[in-house]
Amino acid sequence: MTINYLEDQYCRNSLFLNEKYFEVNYLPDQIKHREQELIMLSKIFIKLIETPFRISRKVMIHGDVGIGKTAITRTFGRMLLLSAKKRNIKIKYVHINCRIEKSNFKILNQVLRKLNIPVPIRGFSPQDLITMLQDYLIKNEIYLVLVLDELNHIQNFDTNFDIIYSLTRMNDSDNGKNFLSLIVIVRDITLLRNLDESTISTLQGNILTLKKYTINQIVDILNFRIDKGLKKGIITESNVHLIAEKISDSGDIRKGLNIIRNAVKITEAKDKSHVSGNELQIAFNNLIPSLQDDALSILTYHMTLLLYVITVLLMERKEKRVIFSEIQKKYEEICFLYQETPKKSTQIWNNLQSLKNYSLIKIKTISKKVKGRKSYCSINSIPINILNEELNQKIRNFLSTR
Ligand SMILES: Nc1ncnc2c1ncn2[C@@H]1O[C@H](COP(=O)(O)OP(=O)(O)OP(=O)(O)O)[C@@H](O)[C@H]1O
Repeated sequence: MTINYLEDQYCRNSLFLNEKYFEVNYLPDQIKHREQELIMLSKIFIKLIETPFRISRKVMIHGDVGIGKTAITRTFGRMLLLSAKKRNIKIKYVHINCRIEKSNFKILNQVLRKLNIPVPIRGFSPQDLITMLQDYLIKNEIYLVLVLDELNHIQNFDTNFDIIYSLTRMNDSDNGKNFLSLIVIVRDITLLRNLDESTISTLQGNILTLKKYTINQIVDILNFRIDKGLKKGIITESNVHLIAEKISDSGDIRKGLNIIRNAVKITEAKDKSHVSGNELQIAFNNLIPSLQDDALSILTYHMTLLLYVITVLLMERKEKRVIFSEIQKKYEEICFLYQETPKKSTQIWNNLQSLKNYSLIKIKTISKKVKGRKSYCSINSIPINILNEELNQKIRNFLSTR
């Protein structure tokens, strides 16, 4: 019987106190070195608390990858909700990632879901969904602060439905009240050039530009996670400084977190007790582009299982690709092991397509006249063992919260 790699990993003695502190989706209670930006957001939105339903704000936040755009917005969302709750003001905060919900319809659908508004499956246009949203907010006297993160990933900017324009129009209701404020987050403003000019000028009213962190600030931010997530003495201060220097060009904190996590995993795999320059160098060389970009965090549980199964099969067989039927068989075995109902063939195939769309796997279909079509999956340019470890950890996280 095949080794149960999950159980094998589970029994190891970890150098982590809790690996969740290195997950990029983890939102620390303390956002360091972004006080000015948080003060600015508070100044822009204070009227929502002082004179509820009177105003609508549109804000654009932009800056390079991994420098805290999402983190400060979510943190500000927390503050806003706390202040609103204290004064019994009905404000809701909804954060949508447009890299995941790529179309106008999907974005609006997700907004409705997050507000627990029953969503029709099909037959409705984005404008219909906006009307539903508007009706709901007016009827329930709820103010919505909507964040569209990674806005430039919307696929159909150039169609005749401008989601930003339509959302901001929502405030033109008969009773003169406002029900929506919008925060959009982009890396690069020029990517928005397909938007309607008046929409761009609306958004440009309040622009918050995030600067890169200095080396000392990066050290500080990384140390905060290290204190929470690692046992004492696993990584030295000078090594943290080294990481900060290496990533200071981009200022991407996510990269720093990934390097630390990978270096610790490599150290664990070598049964060593602290990270040396050697492990750090390997971790640096192994930085996986897709993982840097946090592609794994958007996977559903079953997509994660599926990708994990592919890594296991590729590692077991030492082959470059694996056929669909074998993936399905192994996936069903793993589901059985974790008392999970496996998805049907069509859904498995759809999940594989999503993995392909996220650039995590490649799929090659070969048509053979006699035996029919065969599809092969491969994982290129990623150290599979590291990916396998990442997925393993994610599955354990899923299992522990079930
Ligand atoms: N000032 C900070 N204090 C603590 N953690 C931070 C800070 N800035 C960034 N981080 C952490 O770095 C990681 C990346 O940050 P975040 O996702 O906010 O970046 P981003 O600018 O939105 O990136 P992207 O453009 O890729 O969406 C997250 O784990 C976040 O918690």
